[in-house]
Amino acid sequence: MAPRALVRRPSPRLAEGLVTHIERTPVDADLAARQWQAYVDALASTGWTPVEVPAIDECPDGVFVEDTMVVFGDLAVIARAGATQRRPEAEAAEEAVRSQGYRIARIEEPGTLDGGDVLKIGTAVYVGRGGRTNQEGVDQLRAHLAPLGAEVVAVPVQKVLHLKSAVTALPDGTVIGYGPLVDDPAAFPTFRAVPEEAGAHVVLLDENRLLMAASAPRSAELFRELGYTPVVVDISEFEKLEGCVTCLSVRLRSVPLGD
Ligand SMILES: NC(=O)NCCC[C@H](N)C(=O)O
Repeated sequence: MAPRALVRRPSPRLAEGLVTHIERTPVDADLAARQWQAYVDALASTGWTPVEVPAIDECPDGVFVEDTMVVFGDLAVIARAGATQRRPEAEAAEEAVRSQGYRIARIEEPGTLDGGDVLKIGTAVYVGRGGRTNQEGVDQLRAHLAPLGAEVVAVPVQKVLHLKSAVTALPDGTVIGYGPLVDDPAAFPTFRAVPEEAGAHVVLLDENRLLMAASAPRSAELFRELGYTPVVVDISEFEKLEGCVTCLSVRLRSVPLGD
């Protein structure tokens, strides 16, 4: 079966989305809608079947659907958002992933966890603790994923919103990040610095192609030199709300590969 990707159309209230570590700047909702469509088209044109979670117009951050869950093997662990105003986003996302055939588990109170804090590299699952995800959330995720062979490792996140705002990984497992924003590069077995903040964010489309933001051209060049093919999308309006390429979808792969 072709891999699928859950996506969620932006709310008309997108501009009211949360900002924590950056200054708020005006968001162009029409441009955001076009950028979102181009993002979905990029997934579709690289072999992914987009599956839309029904939009949640009353939640400005609903488009950042990655935060609603962690998928590992045949299990979807539904998150309990660290920001209370984002908690209503989970319900329809759970329905959508269930209807794709996944088993469901949930992070329960007092645990909090955002999907953006979870970086999977094979069976290693790094979880950023400190911002939106607490220790209880990490422990619950560990309990859910351990039977599937995952090793859950907590790593500190203080400088940015989510772990995956700071680091993601290349198909060979190399962790990439923008040095000034990574709390502890030594937390990972390998670490390679990229020259731009947005260069730290890649979605693995397959073993060769990396979906990444147009705002990181020098990092794209670095990835080309390493033999990868960047697929570039402009997500400027989502970046104004601390979003990045990973957070706009939940990738449903038949075999856990990474993010
Ligand atoms: N996984 C992600 O990087 N999500 C981005 C969420 C941005 C949203 N404005 C928030 O603060 O929750």
